[in-house]
Amino acid sequence: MPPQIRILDDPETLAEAAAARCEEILRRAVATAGTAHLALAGGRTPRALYRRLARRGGIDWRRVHVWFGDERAVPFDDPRSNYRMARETLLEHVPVPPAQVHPMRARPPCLRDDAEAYAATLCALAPLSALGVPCLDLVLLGLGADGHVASLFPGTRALAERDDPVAAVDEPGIEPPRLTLTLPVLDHARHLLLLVAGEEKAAVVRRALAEAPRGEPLPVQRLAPRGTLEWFLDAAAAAGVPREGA
Ligand SMILES: O=C(O)[C@H](O)[C@@H](O)[C@H](O)[C@H](O)COP(=O)(O)O
Repeated sequence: MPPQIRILDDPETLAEAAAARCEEILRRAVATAGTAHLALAGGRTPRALYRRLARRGGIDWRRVHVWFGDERAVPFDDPRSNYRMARETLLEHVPVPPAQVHPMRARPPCLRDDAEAYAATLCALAPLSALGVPCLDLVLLGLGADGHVASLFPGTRALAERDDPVAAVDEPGIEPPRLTLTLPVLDHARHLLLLVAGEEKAAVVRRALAEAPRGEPLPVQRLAPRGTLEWFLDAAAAAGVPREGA
């Protein structure tokens, strides 16, 4: 299924449109299966979305399991923690049962043990494909200037991982080390929402959406979703995207 691309005027209207779409997906998942499995992105872009999600009244958060796409190996009260950002902008404001919030504990030098532990929880609680891959209802992703999604950075073992659902990211140059969901889990999500805002992302968006990929595929170009992939871009990030009818 080709990616759907929505271009919104600015980060605030992007956040509002993405929040409406998240609510629609989560409501449908809860109505269908009685529960919904959501993985949050880290970084800056999702903040405005999470604040809006916290204010939307149509999600039965008691039925939602909240996972993380990735996490830095820092304490949960560290300003760099994705869990801290999500807690402050969303989780403190919605009635998700604490047992259904699954922070990623990433504690060097035991990163691989932490990856295995997170994978075990994910596989125990989330629906699985016939081959045992966790199938989340909605995975939110940002996009790095190098084309990374979650913490699947170019040239890393985590990006190449095709079996384990969670991988450690501790290659030289990646500081702090991280844990990340791997491509199989991202590809098995029912819905992937990619949130990209700002002129500093225009170049990577243009390359990522180019008809004829050149050179080594970017991590974001390695996504092969079985479900839907929806890009939510603001006008600045979409500056190089050919407009239909343009
Ligand atoms: O832990 C992280 O940093 C994120 O998971 C990462 O993948 C992020 O989504 C991108 O780097 C974009 O970050 P911004 O939204 O801050 O541009």
